[in-house]
Amino acid sequence: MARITLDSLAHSYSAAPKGDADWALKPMSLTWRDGGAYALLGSSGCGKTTLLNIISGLLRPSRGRVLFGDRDVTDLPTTDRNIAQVFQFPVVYDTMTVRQNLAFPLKNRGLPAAQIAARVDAVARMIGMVDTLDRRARGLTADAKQKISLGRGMVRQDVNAILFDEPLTVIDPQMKWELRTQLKALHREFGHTMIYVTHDQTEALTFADEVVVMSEGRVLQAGTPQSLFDAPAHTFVGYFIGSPGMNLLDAQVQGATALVAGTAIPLAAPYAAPKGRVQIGIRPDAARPAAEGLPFRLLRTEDVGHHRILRGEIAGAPFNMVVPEDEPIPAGFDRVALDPARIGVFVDDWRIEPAERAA
Ligand SMILES: Nc1ncnc2c1ncn2[C@@H]1O[C@H](COP(=O)(O)OP(=O)(O)OP(=O)(O)O)[C@@H](O)[C@H]1O
Repeated sequence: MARITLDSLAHSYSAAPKGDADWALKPMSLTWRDGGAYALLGSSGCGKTTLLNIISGLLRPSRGRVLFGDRDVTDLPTTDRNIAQVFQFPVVYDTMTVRQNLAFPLKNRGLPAAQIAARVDAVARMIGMVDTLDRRARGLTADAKQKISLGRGMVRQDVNAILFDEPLTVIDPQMKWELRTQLKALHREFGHTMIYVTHDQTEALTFADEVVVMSEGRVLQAGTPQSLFDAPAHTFVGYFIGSPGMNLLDAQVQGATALVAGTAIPLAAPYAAPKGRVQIGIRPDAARPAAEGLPFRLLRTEDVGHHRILRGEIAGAPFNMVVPEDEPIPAGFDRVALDPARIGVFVDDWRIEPAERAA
């Protein structure tokens, strides 16, 4: 296993990149600790696969370096990087049994038979395939085959890292939850450095200790699921993480007050007069129907079990609230109060700190 460092990495598929748009990856530097579980999260086309291919060695970055531990591997081919990969679709040998499939990477490394048997048993247990070990892969469901791929990815203990590229795409929705939980357990038990690419926030947030949120080739924020939720660094992160995402309202901020469509909202701390497009951001669970506050127009209520989502508008912008099911909602309410402690201030989409903290 290894610590992975991405040092001033950037990539363009064009031989002579001109503008920003020609860079599939804009300059980024990240360090991933040995044994950590990381997710690369972002919508289609944001550069996740490009980054994964640079780490695995399928692609040489236009700029920057990749280090495994202290070793510069930027020019090493995939085969010399000692990594395991699990792809979107199962890669299994149909004519082999499940046991033979799982044992394959270990046999290739010439491990003693007893060691292989013990390791295959441990992995089969973790992926819940002990009873099917002697069945041929042919004829198994896509779910089962992908479980074999996951198992194969994890069977070797000596890899520098395991890379997962949207590994649950073919998995039945019910089984997804089970496999996600298993992957987390596998990480805890085996302690590999794992990098998991997905566009699904639930997968990223449940799997990873740290999530790297990407948009348009840029890393917007890397942090724990909690920090992305509590203090998104960018409006995209606020909106992308959470369901529904963070509410964003255009505002003027003066000291410890935000003015939204003519209504003054108290903030928890003063801000130094920000310049640019100023927005306040607040999570749907930090706003409540109230007698005083911002004028709100309710459009519809969705009952989703243990809470309700009130969908509406403030000053023409969409605004959602999440209210626990046991909390009464006043009939005909038309105002919303915001928890000052949970309001973030964003300038040109980036979060800014209050003046006293920034000083
Ligand atoms: N071989 C290539 N040649 C030219 N452009 C490419 C190539 N591969 C990807 N791109 C471009 O690079 C950008 C990032 O693509 P990438 O596949 O890394 O994104 P992604 O986040 O993995 O998306 P998806 O989830 O759809 O795979 C996109 O604009 C894409 O069109």
